[in-house]
Amino acid sequence: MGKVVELKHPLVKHHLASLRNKHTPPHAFRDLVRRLTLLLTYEATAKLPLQPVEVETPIMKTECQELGARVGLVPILRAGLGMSEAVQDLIPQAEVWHLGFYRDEATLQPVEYYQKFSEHPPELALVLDPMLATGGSACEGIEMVKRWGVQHVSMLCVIAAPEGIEKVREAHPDVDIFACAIDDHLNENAYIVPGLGDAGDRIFNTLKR
Ligand SMILES: O=P(O)(O)OC[C@H]1O[C@H](OP(=O)(O)OP(=O)(O)O)[C@H](O)[C@@H]1O
Ligand SMILES: O=c1cc[nH]c(=O)[nH]1
Ligand SMILES: [Mg+2]
Repeated sequence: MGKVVELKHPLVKHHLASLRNKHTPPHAFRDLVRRLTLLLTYEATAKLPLQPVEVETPIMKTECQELGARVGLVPILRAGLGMSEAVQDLIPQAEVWHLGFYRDEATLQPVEYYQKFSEHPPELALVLDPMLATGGSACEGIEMVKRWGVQHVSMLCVIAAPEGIEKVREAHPDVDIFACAIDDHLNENAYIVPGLGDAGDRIFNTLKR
């Protein structure tokens, strides 16, 4: 069974407080998503496989270690884009493969509108989406990543609802889920409570006025 990890680090809690604040403007919101993603990535990549590599320092040759698997990042558009550059900062060689979904407001079902996968799937994929609400988008995204041929999938989100976690665990029991916070519940519009509102709109400054 995959694990569910909620980050407990004080810096995560500190940045989440500003992220949730409705007065935080988009440029600050983006910075906060970025900082939280760095902390999330540190945790989610703790078990990445390594392979030996010989390196010549100015003093002598020495045995070091480097990542031993191809890592793919799969941001779920749009909001997942707010996370992918931060992960790339820590794993510069990671491949980035995009998946476009929006959640239909009436049915709450994910609607796919973009997919960019190659013929050669990476061994390991990190699916990125700041919000795991009903879990519909995550389940569909993970399903597509697995069908593509990826063996190991982890889901990274900033805020997860218990309902979404349960849905992902039922459909994909092998997948590890990492979240900066697991919130209380979903409201009648399937928004996370207390949450932060619509992550995509806050990242891209497209809130309805
Ligand atoms: O768990 P679910 O109930 O499927 O909801 C979560 C999805 O909803 C949001 O995307 P949205 O549809 O708002 O698209 P956007 O990223 O373009 O704003 C969010 O970024 C997730 O992809
Ligand atoms: O709370 C939520 C739920 C879905 N999508 C969001 O961006 N926020
Ligand atoms: Mg949105």
